[in-house]
Amino acid sequence: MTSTAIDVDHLNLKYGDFHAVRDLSFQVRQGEFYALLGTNGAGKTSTLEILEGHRNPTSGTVRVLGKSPRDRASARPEMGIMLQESGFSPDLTVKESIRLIGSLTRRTDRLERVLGIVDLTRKADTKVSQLSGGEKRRLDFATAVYGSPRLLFLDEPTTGLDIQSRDALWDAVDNLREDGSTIVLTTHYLEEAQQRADRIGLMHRGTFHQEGTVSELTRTLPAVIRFSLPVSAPALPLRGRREHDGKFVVETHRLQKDLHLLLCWAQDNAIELPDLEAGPTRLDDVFRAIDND
Ligand SMILES: Nc1ncnc2c1ncn2[C@@H]1O[C@H](COP(=O)(O)OP(=O)(O)OP(=O)(O)O)[C@@H](O)[C@H]1O
Repeated sequence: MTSTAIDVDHLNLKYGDFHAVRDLSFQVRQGEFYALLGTNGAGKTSTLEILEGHRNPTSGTVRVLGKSPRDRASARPEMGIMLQESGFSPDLTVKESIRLIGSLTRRTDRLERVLGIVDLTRKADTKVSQLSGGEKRRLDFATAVYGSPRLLFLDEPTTGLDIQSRDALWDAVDNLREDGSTIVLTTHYLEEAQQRADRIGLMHRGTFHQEGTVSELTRTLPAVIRFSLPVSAPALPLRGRREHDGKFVVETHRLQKDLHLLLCWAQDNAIELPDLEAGPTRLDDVFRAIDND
């Protein structure tokens, strides 16, 4: 068995004259949680569509679990795919739709188990047309987890889901990971990727702007300390700037040291910092640093 789940080598995709994916190469290891992130129009969905076997590349090679994704008969049963929008027929019930997933993917599972994972047991006999937006999204997730596939593609999986549904979705993903499944996620909710991804491929204009672990991506940017200060406060021991909401912001590459300095200063001057926040650089800041010219 290969230890590489996905191997993308010099991938290019053109829509007519428009070069949507440019010379993209990357690998995803088996069992890895890989997040393909990027700016709008960066080429994430186009890349996913090629990996899922829905689209042919213009050039380059793609292997998924050691196979060509275009070889649908052998590749499809091992891939769980949650698209941005599914094509469930509005006239089918939830139960009928989930059964259909079984025949389309040629995986087997128990209906009750899948209904339980996506919390649609009470809606089993409801027609798809009568589901709410979040319930439809949970039914989409059923297509990905049905039969516990070795590889899961999740395209914006939590859009429109309430917090309980999001937690339940990530619990189900965690269970699959514990069993060794590989996860490929695209999302614009960067904190979800920051919390979970082993590695991130950050796309911009058809190619990687950066690739690496969260700490590799955020390493060059400063951490941030935020707090409010009473106007009467004595001079700060740190260089900072006041923001429009009145908060002070300190950017630092020495988070622990500067935080210690600030807390000692507050203690010595009997100053309360009730809304103090301190944390490492967030992926949001990495995105903001992308040159959009
Ligand atoms: N069928 C198509 N024909 C022509 N151009 C297309 C087609 N599909 C996508 N594109 C263009 O290719 C580029 C990449 O699109 P893609 O959907 O892959 O981006 P994305 O990274 O998923 O973006 P988003 O975050 O906005 O969903 C975009 O500029 C888009 O306009």
